[in-house]
Amino acid sequence: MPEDLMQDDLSSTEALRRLEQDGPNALPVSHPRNALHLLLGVVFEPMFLLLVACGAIYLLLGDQNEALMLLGFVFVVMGISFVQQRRTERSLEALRVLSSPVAMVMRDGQVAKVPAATLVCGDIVLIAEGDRVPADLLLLAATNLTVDESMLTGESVPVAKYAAAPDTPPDVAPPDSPQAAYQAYSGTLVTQGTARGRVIATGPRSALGRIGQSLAAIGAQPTPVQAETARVVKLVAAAGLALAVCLALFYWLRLGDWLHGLLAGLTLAMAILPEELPVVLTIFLGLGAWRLAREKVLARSIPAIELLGATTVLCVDKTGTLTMNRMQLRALWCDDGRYDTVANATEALQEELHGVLEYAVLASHRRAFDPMETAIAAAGKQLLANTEHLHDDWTLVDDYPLSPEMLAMSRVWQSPDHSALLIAAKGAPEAIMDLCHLPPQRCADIARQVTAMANEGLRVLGVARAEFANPVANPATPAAATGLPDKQHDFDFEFLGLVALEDPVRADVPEAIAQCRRAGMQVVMITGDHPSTARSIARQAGLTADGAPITGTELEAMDDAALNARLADTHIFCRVQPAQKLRLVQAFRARGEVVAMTGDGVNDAPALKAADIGVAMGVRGTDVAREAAALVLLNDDFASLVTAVRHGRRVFANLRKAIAFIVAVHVPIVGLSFFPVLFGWPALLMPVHILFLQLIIDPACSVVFEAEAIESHAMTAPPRPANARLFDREVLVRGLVQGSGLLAILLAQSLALRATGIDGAQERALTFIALVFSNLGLIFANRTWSGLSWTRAGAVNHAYRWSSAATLTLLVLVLGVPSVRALFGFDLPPAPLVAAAMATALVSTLWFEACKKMLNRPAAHANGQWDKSMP
Ligand SMILES: Nc1ncnc2c1ncn2[C@@H]1O[C@H](COP(=O)(O)OP(=O)(O)OP(=O)(O)O)[C@@H](O)[C@H]1O
Ligand SMILES: [Cu+]
Repeated sequence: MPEDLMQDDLSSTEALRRLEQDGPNALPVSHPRNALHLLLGVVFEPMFLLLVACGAIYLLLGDQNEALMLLGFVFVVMGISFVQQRRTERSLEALRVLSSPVAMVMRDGQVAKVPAATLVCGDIVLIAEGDRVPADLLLLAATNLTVDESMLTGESVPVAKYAAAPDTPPDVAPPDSPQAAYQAYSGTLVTQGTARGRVIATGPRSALGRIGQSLAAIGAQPTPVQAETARVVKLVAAAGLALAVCLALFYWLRLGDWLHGLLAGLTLAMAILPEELPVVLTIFLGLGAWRLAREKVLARSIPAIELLGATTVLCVDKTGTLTMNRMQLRALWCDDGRYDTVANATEALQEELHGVLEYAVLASHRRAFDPMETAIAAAGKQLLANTEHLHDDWTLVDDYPLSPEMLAMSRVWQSPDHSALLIAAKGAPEAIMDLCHLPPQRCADIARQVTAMANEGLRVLGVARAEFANPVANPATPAAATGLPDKQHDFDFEFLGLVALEDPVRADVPEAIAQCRRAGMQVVMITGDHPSTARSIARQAGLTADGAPITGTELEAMDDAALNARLADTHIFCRVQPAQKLRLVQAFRARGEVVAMTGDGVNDAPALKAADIGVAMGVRGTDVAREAAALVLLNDDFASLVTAVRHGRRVFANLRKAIAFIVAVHVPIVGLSFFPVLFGWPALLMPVHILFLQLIIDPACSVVFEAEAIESHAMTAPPRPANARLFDREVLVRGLVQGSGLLAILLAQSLALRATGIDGAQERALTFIALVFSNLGLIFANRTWSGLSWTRAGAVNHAYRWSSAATLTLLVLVLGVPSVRALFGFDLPPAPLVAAAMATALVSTLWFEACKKMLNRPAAHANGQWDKSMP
């Protein structure tokens, strides 16, 4: 391949053509669950088993119509399971697409961010620390590149990679061959440095694809709440079964008819089985994730949505999360003067400060990645224009990257008219002073200046220069320079001055932090920056600034007990190394806090994994951070994190309302299938009614709660305890009290009707009508627990209108279509009695509202969702 071709990027039309020819750059995923799986899943559902048993008994009794109808419901159960699974799979798929890797690619002469799946052979891609390599690459340029290839080779020590010679053939070499040093393999992890490479293999043809391994994707593991629900369903089902057996025995012993007894027992079991719960739960969590995505928060793990509402501590980065990460040079300082880009904007930069800016630019990357370096380069271009201090013709010989131990970086240059190499360094002022071996007095002077600038919220960097006699002294082949020392300390640095950069606080951060404070959450800022800068930014953001900051060095010296004692009133951790974040997360968790932690770098991954809720940044964040996180903030903004917490609280509170509703609804269903048998009345509820209620009406109704807006006081109350249960006493009591009242009212209606000598089919229809209307009232009442529902202003819930309309339509169908009416065992009652049944429903709605007054003991659930009297 000729060299110019090696450097050329593709046009987007050519890329599209190749994509069609070669297929996407992705590994084939295992097939989604097939129909047989689905069928097997349904067959073991208890509701299905009950249906089949009932159907069999109807057949034995000779009621073929009933048996056929139940068979119809078998299809409904299967249909619901199917739709639900498809929906879950589709939403997971959507999340997968959103969280799928992206690549920086050169197309049409520009750098663009594209889904990694659309890469084709010949594309030129850029990779940097923290990225997963998106395809097999032949490296065209590499700076300090090291790659972790453990997933290919099992070897966990990162390997160094170098740019290939221009005429290297574009063939994929095996990872253990010598040529591998010039290639980066798909799926491996860049642990350091940056590089540019040409794609030489994609998808199944990559080294990773050939060994047939696929990257771990999001799994559909059950969430804690789902697990709890499954437990409750099982428990209730067992209890129901026991009760059903008792009822069947009772029937048999009293009436001697064991088949009808069995049928009554099965009907009761069906009534008790909380079939709606799992359906409702799936819908709530799935829609919760979808709503979060609309707020630009991607939930990579569904349990995180539940836990969010319980978050007590938010540990956030300063740069980019609280601030905009849009740096601007604000000031330059040296012993002989200071220049302020705002105050002195109309003046030229003083001669004394030219060197400071010149070397700050030289100490930065030419194609800067880091916003600080971009800002320095921009300032250089502006303030040093038409001077001899910009050196586009110099050649980079080597560089010394930043490390956690040495917060400074140096770049070694060869100038065409200078035989010695010139070294430019910039970094944290302490680090630069250290490199310059300055006398204590001078250090103190500089430190005073640093503090003064940092107190204005500026990030301050020191700048230094050094010379190094080039042992080769041949400017034509600078890369041949050898004999450079191993570490920056061995240069003879001369201190030049300071540059100060401004990174404004995001506009919505102060309000978001105030919200956190009202919601009883502690916000902790963790930064690699100087203490004074950190404190000043904290003040601007409205973070509690009292309580001294803890620095990384102090943290290192503290034992766990000492740290624990300081955690409650420390809001700022500064000059912290990413590796120390893990210790902070663990320390907070050991105090029983529920910790959300933001991070973006490779080194943040362990802390993100250890946090209750790891939060990665979608824009700045590396692939590694994203893979370790439970949430991804697609716009990097702290305010979205607070929004996510609000959603978490809303989802949990609404789930509890829905559960109380479901508990309440079950009481009359159970009672109406139980008492008539006991009293020797004709059956009021038959299996078909129960199925109709449980499979269609109640789930449709529960969705109303999902759409319910957050209660106004939910973000002014403290977080719920982390071990708070969804099914606690408050929810159960609320449901049972409301439901028992409803049952009593319905039984009373039945008694009254029987007194008029009405026929059984009409009585059944009227009971059903009253029950369905009462369900609508029950929902209406449970939308809020903290006051009368009709005083809940502005909460026009579309879902309520829709589900009411749908429910009423179904009711009209059941009553209106003669064949369906017959199947349901109904006779059309006279209109005045229908009106009476609706009045009964109104009475029960009043009862539900009255329950609130009774159950709302003062302060017992201050935040409308949480009963603090519970352990
Ligand atoms: N490109 C760079 N050149 C020189 N010094 C740097 C550079 N990047 C960072 N530093 C120095 O290292 C310090 C810590 O940087 P680090 O990247 O850990 O902070 P950060 O993560 O950007 O900040 P935050 O923790 O607030 O997000 C900076 O305050 C600065 O002094
Ligand atoms: Cu100058």
